[in-house]
Amino acid sequence: MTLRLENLSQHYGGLQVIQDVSLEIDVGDITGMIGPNGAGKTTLFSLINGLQRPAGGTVVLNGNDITRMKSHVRVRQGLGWTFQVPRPFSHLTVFENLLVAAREQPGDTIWRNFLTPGRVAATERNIAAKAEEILEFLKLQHVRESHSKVLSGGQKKLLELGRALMLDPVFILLDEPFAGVNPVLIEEIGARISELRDRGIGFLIIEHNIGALARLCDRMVVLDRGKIIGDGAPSTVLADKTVRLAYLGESA
Ligand SMILES: Nc1ncnc2c1ncn2[C@@H]1O[C@H](COP(=O)(O)OP(=O)(O)OP(=O)(O)O)[C@@H](O)[C@H]1O
Repeated sequence: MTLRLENLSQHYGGLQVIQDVSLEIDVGDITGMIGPNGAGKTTLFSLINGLQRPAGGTVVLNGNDITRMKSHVRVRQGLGWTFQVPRPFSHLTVFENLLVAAREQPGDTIWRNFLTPGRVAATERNIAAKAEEILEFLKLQHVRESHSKVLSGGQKKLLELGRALMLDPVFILLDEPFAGVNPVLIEEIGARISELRDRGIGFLIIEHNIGALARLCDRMVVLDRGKIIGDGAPSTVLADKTVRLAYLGESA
């Protein structure tokens, strides 16, 4: 199963932020994406999850051209994502945030709810059971009834991952899962991501914490000024002169 980006481009007014990017990734892997601030990483994510339409090029997931699909339709194709700045509902508890994640999908018809209340009750029970499972998997049971606004940075990132998992994704885009997270929780989040990969869920991860990302990912891609300038095993990519020059600011 693959995600294929073909000649993608995007601009904001006159600013060309993604320039003819072509990339094929195995959606069963953990692929890391690094690049200097403003390189276009978040923009590339928005083109994959449908929050933006590209100026040119196509996005193909498992053979389906999803370039023009709305975001919620992409969710049904197995795509999940989290944001750089976590967006939980701060007035809801951790558990409620998980429940809501399963229900906030636009495009679901409400008519069926009126017609088959028994089925709705069963669905609600399934959602609650899934939320309990995810709480346990992410080791968040002890904050189950806490409002999400009191969580630490790392716990918020875990909750965001949990909210994505509620929608049964096969491939998840993570935007800076380690930003503002203490080192102990970074290891914990990394361990959860690895375990999910072993269960068959792949990831594309943007991250500035290169050390933590390199330990986690199978492959690393480097974006610089809207172009891919490095791609391969993390150790090879990080030793590459062009990458070191562009990203790490080293002289050649
Ligand atoms: N909505 C927007 N309108 C105009 N310019 C934008 C918009 N979003 C991003 N940009 C600009 O596009 C460029 C790429 O931004 P993007 O957020 O994709 O980079 P990034 O690699 O994710 O950066 P960072 O690592 O800092 O998050 C930057 O120069 C940014 O200022």
